[in-house]
Amino acid sequence: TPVVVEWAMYELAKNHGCQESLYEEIKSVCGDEKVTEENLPHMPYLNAVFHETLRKHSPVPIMPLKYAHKDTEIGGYHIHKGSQIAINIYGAHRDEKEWEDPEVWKPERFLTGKHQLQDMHKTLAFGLGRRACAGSMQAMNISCTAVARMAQEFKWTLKEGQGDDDDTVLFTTHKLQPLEAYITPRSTL
Ligand code: HEM
Repeated sequence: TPVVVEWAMYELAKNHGCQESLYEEIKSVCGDEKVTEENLPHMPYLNAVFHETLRKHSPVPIMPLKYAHKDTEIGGYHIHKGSQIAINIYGAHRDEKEWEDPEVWKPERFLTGKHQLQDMHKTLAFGLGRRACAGSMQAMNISCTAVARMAQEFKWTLKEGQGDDDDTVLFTTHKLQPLEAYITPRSTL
């Protein structure tokens, strides 16, 4: 969960247009009140920021291994009994056949009406089916509230030289270089 929050703040600090769209949504939904979980169902742009960050910076890049207990066929592929299968989430999320300009972080791609706000599986980030992430709702509530509060209080700008820094470390795609940004209280702008 902290991984997706850090990447979301990185992308918002890098993309000021998106950051302003989010800030406008926060203002129109919450006015002068602090964002709370109760506001989240009314914030489609924040939801799109969350899912687009999961797409481009999936915290779990490879699905935990699945074991075939019997011969089976999935999507035209024959899987022999005893095989272990690892799904490449990172690759699927950057597949040009599925996503226009996959390297570009663009929350608007989730605002086309094709996706339901409450759908937790707009991407493969939480897995699918019986073993899908049991904490996806909690992860979304915590991440979205944290991102919204940080965007509500401050305007974020990346520190010089941080602009093209997608490198990751460890299995859960932590940012290799921790996010460094200038934050300006919105109350002073
Ligand atoms: C953005 C944050 C998170 C991401 C991207 C994420 C992603 C995933 C993925 C990809 C799986 C494997 C799904 C599969 O094998 O098909 C998984 C499993 C799981 N996750 Fe998460 N997760 C997140 C946060 C959380 C949180 C906050 C909790 C607990 C509060 C949680 C609890 C679990 C559990 C219990 C499983 C195992 C489910 C099972 O095997 O039945 N996750 N998660």
